[in-house]
Amino acid sequence: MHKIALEMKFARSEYCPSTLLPEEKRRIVEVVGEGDPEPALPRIGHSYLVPKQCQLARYKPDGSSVYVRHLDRCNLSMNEMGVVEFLRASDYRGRVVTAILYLNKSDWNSGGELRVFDHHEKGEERDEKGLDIIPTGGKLILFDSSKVEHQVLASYGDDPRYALTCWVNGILT
Ligand SMILES: O=C(O)CCC(=O)C(=O)O
Ligand SMILES: [Fe+2]
Repeated sequence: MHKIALEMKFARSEYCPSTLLPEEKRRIVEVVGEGDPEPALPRIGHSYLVPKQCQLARYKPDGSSVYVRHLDRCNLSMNEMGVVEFLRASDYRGRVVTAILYLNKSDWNSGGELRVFDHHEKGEERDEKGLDIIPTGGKLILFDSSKVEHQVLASYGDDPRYALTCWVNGILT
């Protein structure tokens, strides 16, 4: 298990998540950490951009809201996608780290698991089993946006499932 921390360069008062920040204010100055081996991403000693915006998602608890298996970062080339789709996906190309904070009850037990799959290189066998993570309120999940395929399973019960997601973009150093 790796321990990492992201340290902000700018003063807290300057940070307003609801506005679009100029690039220099979005810079996270340092990634510090410990562990052996060093995590592939985020890399210790490198700087990243904090997100321009977050996504608050609400999934209906009637079993109808799911998110199919996907990667958050689009790795396909223009040839593979076609020009139109390639341009449409430009926002997704810079994503480096996905951070999800669940805003559900702390004793959430109503499905809606995040299923994460082991990374596989092209041509290697895909992980079809995955690992299910219960979206308990207060839980923070961080993963490599370009490598970790994931999906959201259906949830059931009285309360909707809430997830706040931020994507950290692009290596600066
Ligand atoms: O809500 C979750 O657990 C994951 C959502 C997700 O995969 C996404 O918004 O890209
Ligand atoms: Fe995702």
